[in-house]
Amino acid sequence: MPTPLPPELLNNEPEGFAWGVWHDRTPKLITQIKEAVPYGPAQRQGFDALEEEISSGLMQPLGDAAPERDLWVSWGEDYFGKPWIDTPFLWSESYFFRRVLEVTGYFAPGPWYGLDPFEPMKTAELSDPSLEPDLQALDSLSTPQDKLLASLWGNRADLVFHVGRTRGATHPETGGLIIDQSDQLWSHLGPDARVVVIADNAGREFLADLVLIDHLLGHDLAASVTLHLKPRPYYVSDATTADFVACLRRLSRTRGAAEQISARLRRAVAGGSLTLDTHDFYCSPWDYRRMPGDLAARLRSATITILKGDLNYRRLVGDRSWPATTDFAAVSAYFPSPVAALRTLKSDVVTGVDAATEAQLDASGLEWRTDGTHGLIQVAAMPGATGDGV
Ligand SMILES: O=P(O)(O)OC[C@@]1(O)O[C@H](CO)[C@@H](O)[C@@H]1O
Repeated sequence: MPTPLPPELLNNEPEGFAWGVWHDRTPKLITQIKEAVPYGPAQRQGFDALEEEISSGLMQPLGDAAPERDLWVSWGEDYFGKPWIDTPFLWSESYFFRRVLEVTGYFAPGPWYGLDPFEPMKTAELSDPSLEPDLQALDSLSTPQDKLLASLWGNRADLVFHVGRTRGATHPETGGLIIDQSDQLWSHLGPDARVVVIADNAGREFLADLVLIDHLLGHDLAASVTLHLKPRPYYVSDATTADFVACLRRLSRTRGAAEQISARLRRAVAGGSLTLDTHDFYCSPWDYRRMPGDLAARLRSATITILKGDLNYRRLVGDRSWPATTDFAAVSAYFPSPVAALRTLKSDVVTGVDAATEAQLDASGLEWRTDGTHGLIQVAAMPGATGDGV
């Protein structure tokens, strides 16, 4: 019996997480892009118009010449002409990032074609001197569980999360792993396992993911790993193929374990045990219940799919007002393969929390669902139905 779906999370709840994203983070992000990339007047005016549309106008469709305009028009027929604040959080944020690419000229033939507007921020993270000691510490990061946890907590470091925040403003010591089903994850791994990793952020998080992937391939925990990346820039720091290349380069610049991992991963790609994949659906505004059949077919052959990060979690369970005690395995049962979510909590949605833990966290006074100090490893091992298609 499928679990009935509660309402989608909208942007218009002043107490909700999305409210702060639109009122605080988004204007700061637009300013940050304008400062980081030397765009000309047309793009700057485009950003100003987008900011005004979001704060006080009505949601507009893509421009006439935009690729996939008709698709977005059909996807957004319930939302265009409404204030952004009255639309679903997941849908509107995805559309926002699509609009950012339109403003910058990412899709238009010409000098700005294909330029990642978030590249300066991603590069700054990889060039941050504080990364060097962390990469040197890989020499002593030995246990598989250490690497799994590094990949999980790496998700705390995404760049969207840092827009409008001071680094270090949270207190990790007051957070922790509220659900740990890592035993179930490990039990799916072995010499014959075909592992899919649906990546999240570039930078620190992705470096940690690559360390984990190297471990799986090198220790008979996976026969193959397929790394699913975003087809284009998205949610500021989401990893694309260019970011994969940049991260391998960054690893290779630190002597010791880091450069060895980089070399092994290059060999794995060359030899075919590590492959890259992508799909347009990853930049669509839908949760994974609307996954198209061709993507579902690719995932169905996985022994397990590891889903990284907060956004992938929202798309897995649905960006909906689930009670925190909702059964995670039941709501994820539709997914085409067994699935493991490695996620730092950075938005309102959470499932699978027992009632006592929820009460304790609520009583702590912390913004535990959204402040990035708490994490979870959840596994749903019931392969479910096929994708229905967008
Ligand atoms: O997927 P990620 O990188 O872990 O998180 C993405 C995220 O930071 O972006 C949104 C805010 O813009 C939130 O939903 C979520 O916290």
